[in-house]
Order: sequence, then structure tokens, then C-alpha cells
Amino acid sequence: MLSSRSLTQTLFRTAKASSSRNAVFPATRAMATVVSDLFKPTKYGGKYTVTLIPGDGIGAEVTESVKTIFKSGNVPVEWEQVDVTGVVTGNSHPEELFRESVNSLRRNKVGLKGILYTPVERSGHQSFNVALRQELDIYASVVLIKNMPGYVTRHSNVDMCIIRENTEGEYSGLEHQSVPGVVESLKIVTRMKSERISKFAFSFATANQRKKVTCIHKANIMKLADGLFRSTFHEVAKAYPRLEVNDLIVDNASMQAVSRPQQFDVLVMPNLYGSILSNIGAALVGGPGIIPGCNMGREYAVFEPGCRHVGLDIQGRDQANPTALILSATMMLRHLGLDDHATRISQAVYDVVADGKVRTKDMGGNSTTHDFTNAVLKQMERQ
Ligand SMILES: NC(=O)C1=CN([C@@H]2O[C@H](COP(=O)(O)OP(=O)(O)OC[C@H]3O[C@@H](n4cnc5c(N)ncnc54)[C@H](O)[C@@H]3O)[C@@H](O)[C@H]2O)C=CC1
Ligand SMILES: O=C(O)CCC(=O)C(=O)O
Repeated sequence: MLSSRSLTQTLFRTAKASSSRNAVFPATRAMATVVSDLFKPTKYGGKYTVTLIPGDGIGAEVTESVKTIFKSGNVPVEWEQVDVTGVVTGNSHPEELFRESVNSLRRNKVGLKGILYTPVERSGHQSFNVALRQELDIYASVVLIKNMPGYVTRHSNVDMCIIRENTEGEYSGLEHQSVPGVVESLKIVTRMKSERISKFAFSFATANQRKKVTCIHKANIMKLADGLFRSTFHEVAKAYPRLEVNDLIVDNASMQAVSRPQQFDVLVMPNLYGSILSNIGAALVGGPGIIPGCNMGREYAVFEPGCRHVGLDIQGRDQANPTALILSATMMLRHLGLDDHATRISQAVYDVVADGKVRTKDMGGNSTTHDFTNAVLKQMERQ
């Protein structure tokens, strides 16, 4: 099960420990069930207030699924919903709602998010997804790639965790046209951010009893940028002698991922490689509809589907697979210390998938988003 090994309640402590200089995470598994001092989510009247950003495309439908499940399971979470969108029409001013969503997250410290559309054609339109991660410095993206019991795909025994630097690299957004026909696009790699994401990966591996951490890079070509990422990784690795360590060039890693994914455990990498390998990983175990993820920083945590797909093509058709968002939401519950609720919901999702009678189109079935949600609710009642 996704929840059995990579427990997200350890993630915050990992983020905190990894950020502080010289922090070495304890060798034993750390089970911080409730986050501590610096990171206090708001709890009023016994409920947590969580910022909810449904996002574009299939966001509204999969969010409705999570809301229904939480309500029926009496989960003590109050949503503060902000309908920010990246779809710009006429005179709309999406920046105002974007600011509202950032302010809400600053207040509540925890969020659940769908994906915001970023038009490829519109120049000057900043990605709200990226801006949010940069503004809140939620620097570590964690994506869990694991087979779901009972759902047979090309590969079995896949269990890897992709840890991706979320705030710099190829996503710096620094591009300009020097002269017509010549564009420079800057990839930023800093020692500080390479060090903290490496520490996060090692801390995460230690806390979750993983065995190996692999650094993914392209240091044969980007000798300075990826060279710095790679050498910093190996420097940090010295503090974790119990873990096996190696590094791989991203092209080779992509090939290895599709031919022999079982060799991977925890992988750490710059931003763009993380996006590509998360998508490859998703395809290995069942697609973007089932992969959960989160973005962690020292102060904030935002949970969102690991592959970050908008799904505009199936918007409004009741076709989307809500599993990725539901499982991201259960990661959030663990982060809040609500483990019983998390286990009840995630177990119901696994049971429905394993049973195989109710599956959405992406998983080879013809059930709707509503059918799947109802099946999860029924399964929760049976437990
Ligand atoms: N286009 C955009 O605005 C954004 C793109 N991205 C990045 O670009 C990559 C590609 O994005 P797009 O081309 O927009 O992909 P997309 O949103 O078109 O998704 C690709 C395919 O997967 C299907 N799919 C995704 N989630 C699903 C679900 N839950 N249930 C059933 N089917 C599902 C979609 O219907 C679509 O056919 C993403 O992996 C992401 O990393 C990230 C954020 C925004
Ligand atoms: O296109 C975007 O808005 C952001 C892209 C993103 O989140 C990703 O590629 O992982």
C-alpha cells in the first residue's frame, strides 16, 4: 500500500530537518504524528482549516469526490476553497484569486490542490502552479510511484519515490530574446537548494526505511549546473553511510525506468527531470489518475496529484479518475496526524481497485467518477 511505507507524517519533520544546516535525521523511524512548533495548521472547534484549490480541467470533479468522501467519513477538516484558474478569458483578472489562494495557504499552512492550466501560447502568462511553489518555498515535491494491489500493469514490484527540487532549475522562468530568433532560457542551480533537497531525500529515505538514494542529472553536458547538483548530493551523502548511493544520467535513468524500474528506491533530481520521470513512473503503474503527491517546505505543505495533469480533454465528462487526488488527500490527513481517517479512506480506495468491478476509463473500465466515489463510500461503510 502506498501508505504503509512512505508515511507522510514523517515528511514535515524531514523538510524541517533538511533545511536546517547540519541537521542529520535520526536513524530510527520518526513518527511525528502531529507537526510541531514552526508549523501549526489552524484547528478551530476540533477541525483543521485547509485551503482547497480545485484547479482547472478535471479539478472540480475530482475535488467533489474528495469532499464527498471526507463529509461522509466525518473527517474533521473545514475547507477554505479558492477557485483560482489559469484559464484566462476576456477581462478576467486571475491574479487577484491567485493572491487570495496564496494568502489562504499562508493562513492555513496546509492545502489540497488540483492543477491550474498554463497556456503554452500566451507569452507573459506566468504558471500559477510554479509561482505558488516558489512563493511558499514548498521546495520538495514528493511523488509516490507504486503498483496498486490487484491492478495489473506491465511491471510489478515497482516502489519508488521521486523527490524533485521544486523552486529553481529549468522552472526559473528567466527567459529573454537577445535578438530576434535567439532566445536564452536560464536554468538556475544553487548549492543551497541542491543541498537542502539532497538532505530532504536522505532524511526521507532514512525515516521511511528505504535503502538507496539515486541522484538523477545531466552533468555530462551541463557540467556546471548539474555538476553542482551532483557533487552537492555526494557531499551530503557522506552523512548517511547506511544508505546505498549512486547517480545516473537522466537519459539512462529514463530508459532504466521503463526496462527495470524495480532497481529504483528513492530518486532525487532537479525540477524538469522530476516532471519527466514522474510521468514515466506513472505510466509504469497505471497512469496519472492514480499517482499522489505533495509539495513540502519548512512552513507550508500543499498536496496535489503527483503527475500534475490538468485533463482539459475530459473536463465535465464524469470520466476522471479521482484516485490521485483522494490519495493525495490521505497523505494530507497523515500529515495532520489524522491517521485513522487516512487509513480508512485509502484502504477503501485500494479495496475498490483490487476488487476490479468499478474502474474508470483510464484503468480500462467504464465507470464514472461518481461511480468510483460511491464505491469508495460503500467500502468505507463496510469497514
Ligand atoms: N498544460 C498545463 O497547463 C500544465 C501542464 N503541466 C505539466 O505538463 C504535463 C502534460 O500536461 P498536459 O499535456 O496538460 O496533460 P493532460 O492534462 O492533457 O493529461 C494527459 C492525459 O492524461 C489524462 N488524465 C490526466 N489525469 C487524469 C485522471 N485523473 N483521470 C483520467 N485521465 C487523466 C488526460 O485526460 C489526458 O488525456 C503534465 O504532466 C504536467 O507535468 C503541469 C501543469 C499545468
Ligand atoms: O505548467 C505549469 O503550470 C506548471 C508545470 C508543472 O507543474 C510541472 O511541469 O510539473
